[in-house]
Amino acid sequence: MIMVSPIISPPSSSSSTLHLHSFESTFFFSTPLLPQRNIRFQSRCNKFEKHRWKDAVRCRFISSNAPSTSTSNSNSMTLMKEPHKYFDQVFITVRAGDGGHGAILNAPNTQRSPTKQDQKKDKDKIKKKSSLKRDFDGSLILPMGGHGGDVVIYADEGKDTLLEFHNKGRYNAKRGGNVDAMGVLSSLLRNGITAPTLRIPVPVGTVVKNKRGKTLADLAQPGDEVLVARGGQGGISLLEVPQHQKKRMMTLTTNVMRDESDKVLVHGQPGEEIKLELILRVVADVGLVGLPNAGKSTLLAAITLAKPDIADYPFTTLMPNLGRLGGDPTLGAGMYSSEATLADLPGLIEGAHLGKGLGRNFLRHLRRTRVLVHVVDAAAENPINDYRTVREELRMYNPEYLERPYIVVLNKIDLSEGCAWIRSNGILDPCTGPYLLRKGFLKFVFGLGEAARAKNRLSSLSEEIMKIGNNSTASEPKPSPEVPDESSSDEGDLPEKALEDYPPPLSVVGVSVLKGIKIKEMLKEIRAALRKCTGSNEPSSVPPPP
Ligand SMILES: Nc1nc2c(ncn2[C@@H]2O[C@H](COP(=O)(O)OP(=O)(O)OP(=O)(O)O)[C@@H](O)[C@H]2O)c(=O)[nH]1
Repeated sequence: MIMVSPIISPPSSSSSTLHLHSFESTFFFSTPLLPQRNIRFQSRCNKFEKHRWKDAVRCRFISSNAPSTSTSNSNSMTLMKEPHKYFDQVFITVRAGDGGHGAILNAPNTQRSPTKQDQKKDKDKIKKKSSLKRDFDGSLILPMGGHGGDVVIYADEGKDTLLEFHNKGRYNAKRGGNVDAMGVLSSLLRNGITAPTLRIPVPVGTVVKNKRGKTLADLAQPGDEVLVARGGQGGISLLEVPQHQKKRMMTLTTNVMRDESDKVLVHGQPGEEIKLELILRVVADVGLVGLPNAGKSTLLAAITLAKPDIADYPFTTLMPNLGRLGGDPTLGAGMYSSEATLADLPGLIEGAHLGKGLGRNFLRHLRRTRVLVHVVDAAAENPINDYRTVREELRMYNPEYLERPYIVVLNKIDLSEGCAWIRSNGILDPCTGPYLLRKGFLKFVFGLGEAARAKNRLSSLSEEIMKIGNNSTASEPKPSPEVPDESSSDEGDLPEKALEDYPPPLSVVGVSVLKGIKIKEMLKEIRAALRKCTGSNEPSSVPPPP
């Protein structure tokens, strides 16, 4: 714990973003000096008054990991709201380098001089002149300014998010080198140095758009790249010769300066500047969708090595987590071909297609998936309603999502099957169980009844879910998802088909991903769905975007 006595700068200060968390005591701020750590800045003053900003206040810093002493205060107020940083969408400006400048050069004097000494000098000069670079037709080639650096954006597997672009939104390539001339044309003159290309790495799956929303590139594969801004051309060099020599020199080169206005040709061209929108769409074979808290992250952690945040509150997941599904051992040597990538998307809520709960940002990540796994909390009050809500959101955002093969996972059956009741009552505990059994025999019997009822509930849930779908459309699952133009859904092109008109799920499985109940069955269904959507036994990689 560090004791400091800083002068608190007012909230308008540009150097720091400051949140007043509580009226009474806690302030949050982030400062460029300590960018990696959230520092909770706790003042001892009990009341916050505007004029006090000018005063020195004794404060203490505590690490953000340390338990807060005053977080319970509900009377909190945010003085300056930090803008939400979308990890998957950002605007940047890139500028290619300007071209380097050429030079205005004096031609070597080739006129005969009267003295012998001067004649010798002239010979040397002519020799030098003859070593000047010449074109195939014998005309002189004069040095040029260096080309400005281009800007290229490329897909790099090492990058996960676009967050870093929020810290740096402008990228400038270097300018080309000038012709390093002291004024006299000589064979030593070289072109200006060409500036290196500025290469900006972005995560695989990034879509690059220009300011008007036109897609410039979809960097779906590692190493894909796009030239977004061209560097400026270098300026040319001009020969400045006395009037009487002009005619003769013009036979040697076209770059003879005619008048003052020619000087602009010496300047390098400016590099292109462009404002770009970068949008990340995760590249995954399977997308996990569902309401918040349905257990999507737990599912991902159960079947892959991914370690997503799991907590008992909605919106634990704020950015898609990716996990790699191992190969199916039953395929023998071909098991690796059945590997797939799973994306756990943040929970969707009603109105997600309109952007509620950042829904549109999350929904866009489904574009590249081939199979959807719809996770439903079977222990919820109305799982069918929850299921319909998410399906409806998918339909409103992009009806094509509903055409994709999908399976429904009814999660938390450990709760819905009444096990929770039995466990929570200690019946299975070897010490307390017998006592409780004797004491609460009736209660136990009631619990078994509950379990049986819940089991029935599961099968009736499955039936109901299967009914929400038109089997005639399900016979031919689409082999690969088309990636429609984002604008089609953005324009609110609402479909007329109802949920019932879209295919039903390929299967409905009841599982408890937390307790590991029926995980194998679920994996089998996911793999079967992957196979089905490619029409082969070996699920291929993600289809290339159009
Ligand atoms: N009893 C039980 N609890 C579960 C099961 N699966 C998940 N949970 C719990 O449900 C809560 C939410 O789980 P998450 O995996 O974070 O849910 P999520 O759908 O990813 O939630 P968001 O991140 O908000 O979208 C956690 O407390 C889990 O422990 C299950 O099978 N049984």
